[in-house]
Amino acid sequence: MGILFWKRDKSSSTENDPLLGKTNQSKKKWFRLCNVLLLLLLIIILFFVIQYIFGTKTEKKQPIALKSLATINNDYFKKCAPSVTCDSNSKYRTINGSCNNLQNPIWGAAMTPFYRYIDPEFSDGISKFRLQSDGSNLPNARHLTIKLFQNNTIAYDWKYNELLVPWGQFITHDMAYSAVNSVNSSFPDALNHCQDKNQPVECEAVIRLFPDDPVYGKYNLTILKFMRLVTSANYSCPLIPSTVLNQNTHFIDASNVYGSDSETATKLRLFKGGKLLDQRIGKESYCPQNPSAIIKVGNKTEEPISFFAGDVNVNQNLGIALFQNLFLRFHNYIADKLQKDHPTWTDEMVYQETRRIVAAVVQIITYEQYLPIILGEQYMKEYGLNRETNYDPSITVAMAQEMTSGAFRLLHSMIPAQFNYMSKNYTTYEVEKPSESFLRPDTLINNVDGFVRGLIETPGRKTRPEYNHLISNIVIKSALVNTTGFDLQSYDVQRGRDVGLPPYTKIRTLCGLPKVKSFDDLSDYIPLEKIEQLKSFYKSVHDIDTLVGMLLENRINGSMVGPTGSCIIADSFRRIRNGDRFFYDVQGQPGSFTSDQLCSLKKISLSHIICATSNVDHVQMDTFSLIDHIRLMKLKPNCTMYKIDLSAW
Ligand code: HEM
Ligand SMILES: [Ca+2]
Repeated sequence: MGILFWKRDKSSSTENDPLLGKTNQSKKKWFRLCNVLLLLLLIIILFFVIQYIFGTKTEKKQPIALKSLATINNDYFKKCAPSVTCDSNSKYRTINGSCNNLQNPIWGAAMTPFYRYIDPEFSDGISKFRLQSDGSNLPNARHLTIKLFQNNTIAYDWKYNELLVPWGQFITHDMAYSAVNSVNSSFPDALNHCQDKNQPVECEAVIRLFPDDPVYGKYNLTILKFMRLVTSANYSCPLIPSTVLNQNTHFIDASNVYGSDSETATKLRLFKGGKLLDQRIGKESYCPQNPSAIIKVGNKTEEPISFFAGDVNVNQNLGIALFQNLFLRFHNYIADKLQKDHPTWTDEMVYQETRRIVAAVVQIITYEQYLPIILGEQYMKEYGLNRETNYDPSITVAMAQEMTSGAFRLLHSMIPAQFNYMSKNYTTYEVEKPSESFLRPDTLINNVDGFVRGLIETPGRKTRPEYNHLISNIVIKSALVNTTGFDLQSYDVQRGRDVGLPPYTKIRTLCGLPKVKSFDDLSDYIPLEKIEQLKSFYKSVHDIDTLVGMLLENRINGSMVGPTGSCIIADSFRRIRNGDRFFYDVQGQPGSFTSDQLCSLKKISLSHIICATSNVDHVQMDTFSLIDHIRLMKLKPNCTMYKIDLSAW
């Protein structure tokens, strides 16, 4: 339209015609001004169109994507935080994560509180479970599993393999560990008295079972022995509201391999050649045996396979046990290489340099290979996760409570009902159910290669509201505990209440989704039939548990979880990256890698790790992709192709 103003008919030009007088002259000026303004407008529009097309518009959204209303319980820092002195020139991270942020040296360290996007909600303001808006109890968590999350069909994700599960759990155990007062295998005796008239206080949080429970009813079980988390009060630091401490370092620093405290780190080292301690079984190397795992059953002593590693949950299931073992082997592989290339380096130098490389590799795999699959391209872009690290010491760096007790658990729905062990010719020779190998990783011995092949070759489970029915209906029968039950989905809902997660509607608004006033307003992201069911469980839309709401959200923008879950996960990964002074690509720090070293590191993928630590001979380049080994063998290069080049060291 503006162009029209520029078109001037020369024959009717009025420029030098005195007869037309002043009015026409000023009209002409006005026209010119209009033209300039329109051109400016055009340029502005064009600028925004280009920004939109090339994605800078989404980056702009980043700071407003998530507004946090609260941070860490500051009383912790005022009353209980230890004072630390730092060596600002150190090239290496401390074991417990302190001294990363030099102004706030305990940010991100082990044994510090989780971050809070929103203040916790407890009915007494201190620690009691949140209540519904009419003062009644929240719906029974097991009841929600049975009624709201019942779907026994299996849906595979034919694009990705099962490796996504152990990797997700591996980095979880790097970033967080919230301890309960006792491990699952040895519940306190008090919990056997939850049916008594005068119940012990521990019974407050247990999940009551209905007599007609489809699984536990058959075993006459009356409760699931849920226990509350250890809080700062257990460490002589009583705080209001009650505050959970992360027992691992919050950073992705491979603390699950090395430990989050000096005592554990020392116990894990060989103190020779920079290596970690291992145990040899046959010709293979495994994590050392945990000496405290020896158990007495009657007069007999049993020594089940129970590994010792940097994270205490190493034995929880076969997948995590596998990755802990692969990374022990990877550390020793790199240490061997470095020591060979640098015979004069001391044990300490080799250990620290290897640790630095291993942490960088875990970060690279997480941000380059894993997160783009989980979150999809758009969230990666919006939260700046697809670019180089933008180190900012003002970021409070910590895992969020809403992440560890909420959003990241959405991926529990990917846990498969079975793990397959596969031979070299890709036939399954054994099947293990994660629900039956809980805390018993025995079958991993002499089966590492078979298990890796099985994980690479089996399609992953699609994320969805329901966890697989086996992991939601575990029956544990062991010599140590009377028969007892464990339902991961109910536990996750109950855990949200234990740590006082605010209700779903608050978290959703924080993530920029429209405010809701009634159940029906949820229909933008939650299917109608689920909304109807929610109405029967919750008194008000503002009572819905965060995890429940997030599980029911439709997946959008190529993410594997709904918009609220994606926002919490993406912001958490942004925070622990941009707030980490030692993140692998941060420059200008004493611990920064040289550009040649960075170049070598960036070439390392999970396939390199698998090839360096197992006898598997072919692995696809996109390690998490499901590749048909018969039709697409071309896409599975031989392991000799996956070289790790440390010549820059
Ligand atoms: C076979 C696979 C897995 C099993 C059997 C498993 C089981 C468990 C169990 C029993 C808990 C403690 C529940 C509680 O008492 O609160 C837990 C916590 C958790 N899980 Fe998983 N999980 C698996 C995989 C994953 C994956 C793939 C992810 C994420 C990608 C994940 C994320 C988490 C998180 C964030 C926590 C809380 C961590 C903490 O604060 O200590 N898990 N899981
Ligand atoms: Ca860590």
